[in-house]
Amino acid sequence: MRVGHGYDVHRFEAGSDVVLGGVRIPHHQGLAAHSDGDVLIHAVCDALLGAIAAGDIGRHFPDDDPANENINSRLLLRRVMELVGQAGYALANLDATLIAQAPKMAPHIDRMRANLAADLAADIDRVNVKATTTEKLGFTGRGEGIAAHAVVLLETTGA
Ligand SMILES: Nc1ccn([C@@H]2O[C@H](COP(=O)(O)O)[C@@H](O)[C@H]2O)c(=O)n1
Ligand SMILES: C[C@@]1(CO)OP(=O)(O)OP(=O)(O)OC[C@H]1O
Repeated sequence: MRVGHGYDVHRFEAGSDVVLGGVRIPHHQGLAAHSDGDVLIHAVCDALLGAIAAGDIGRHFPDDDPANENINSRLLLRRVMELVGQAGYALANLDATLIAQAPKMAPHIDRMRANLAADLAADIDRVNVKATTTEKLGFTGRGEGIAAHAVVLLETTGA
C-alpha cells in the first residue's frame, strides 16, 4: 500500500467559468494557469505522484512547455495514472477537498467524481470530492483563488 497527498492553488483572473474535476462551472471569474487551471485534478496528480515517489506535476509537465499550454488536465491525470500502473499500483481510494468561497460546488460534485473515477480507472465509490468555504477568511475566503487538497491510497496490482 502507498499513500500520497497533493495540494494546489490557482488564483482567480478575469473569465466566465472555472474547470474543476473536468467539469466547467459558470463563474464570474476564471482561474489563472498555464493549463486549464483544474486545481482539483492538479492536487490529485500530485497525490498520485507522491504515492509512487515520482516527484510532482511540474516535474512531469513543466509550465514552460508549450505542449502543456491550455491543456485539459484530465489528459495529465491519465498520463499520471499510466505511471501509477507501471509502478504496479491501482487506486484504492481518493478523498479530495476543494476550498473555495465560491462557486457553489455541491451541484457539480457527482460529475467531478465520475470524471475522476473514469480517469483513475476506479469505481466511483472509491472517489470522494467535497468542498468547504473558509467562512470568508484568508485568500480563499476573500475570493482570490481556489485551493484543493487530495489524499490517495494505492494498492498493489500484483502486475
Ligand atoms: N464552494 C463551496 C463550499 C461549500 N460547499 C458546500 O457547503 C457546505 C458548507 O460549507 P462550509 O464552508 O460552511 O462548511 C459544504 O459542506 C459543502 O457541501 C459547496 O458546495 N461549495
Ligand atoms: C499543469 C501545469 C502545466 O501546464 O501548469 P499550471 O496550469 O500552471 O498548473 P500548476 O498547478 O502550477 O502545475 C503544474 C504545471 O506544470
